[in-house]
Amino acid sequence: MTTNQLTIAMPKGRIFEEAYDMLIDAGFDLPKTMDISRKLMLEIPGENIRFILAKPTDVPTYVEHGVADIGIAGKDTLLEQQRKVHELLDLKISNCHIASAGLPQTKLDDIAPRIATKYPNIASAYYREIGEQVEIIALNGSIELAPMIGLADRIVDIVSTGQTLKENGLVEYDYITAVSSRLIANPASYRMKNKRITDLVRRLKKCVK
Ligand SMILES: Nc1ncnc2c1ncn2[C@@H]1O[C@H](COP(=O)(O)OP(=O)(O)OP(=O)(O)O)[C@@H](O)[C@H]1O
Ligand SMILES: O=P(O)(O)OC[C@H]1O[C@H](OP(=O)(O)OP(=O)(O)O)[C@H](O)[C@@H]1O
Repeated sequence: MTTNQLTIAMPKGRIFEEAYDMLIDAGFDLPKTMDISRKLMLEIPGENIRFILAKPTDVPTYVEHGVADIGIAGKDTLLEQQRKVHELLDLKISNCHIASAGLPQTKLDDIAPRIATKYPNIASAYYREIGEQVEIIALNGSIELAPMIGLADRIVDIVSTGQTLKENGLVEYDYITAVSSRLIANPASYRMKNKRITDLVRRLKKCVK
């Protein structure tokens, strides 16, 4: 590995496609099979760049620890994890928002209403801010099930098209915050590889729609 090589943590999953298209737009010569290959580390000849393909929620961990110089992560993940990384650019991809939702025409229980979420920190901060004392129930997925089966009064989750809420008979109550994917950097890498990183930001900035 050459010292000036940039390691980029790229999220697998739903951000991947839009992030890949943006990098191609910015002139990076990436292999067409990058998404279907099972390879988790990829060198890009000619660019002195190495990609690591990570689970989206792990991207800030790689960047904070400096094993990746930069990475792409959802603002939801960044707000939830509060890692020590620099946020360099809003890529304006994978746009969605975080909201509270529940069964229609239901009020929050008076005593410690239960909130199911994969974002315990964001949910706690939100309910603290609006002065509601709640019990947070942490789940890892299929959050919309929780009000349907009586596990929680509300969920705090991502809403994009609203289809998942609709198909499960839930309605949105509060819009909590907007979410899009961000380019993040390790603070030491940002200092040591500043020219390379600012050059990459400049190239990507031109492709933000
Ligand atoms: N329905 C959605 N529409 C648009 N963007 C979304 C949606 N759901 C999540 N996102 C954004 O995409 C990011 C990655 O989500 P994705 O579902 O690929 O990974 P994940 O949450 O780690 O799930 P998994 O456990 O399935 O890998 C989220 O952090 C968020 O910023
Ligand atoms: O408003 P929509 O366009 O319907 O998108 C919202 C859904 O997408 C995400 O779920 P995901 O597909 O990642 O599944 P999981 O979190 O339940 O595993 C999110 O947690 C919502 O359930």
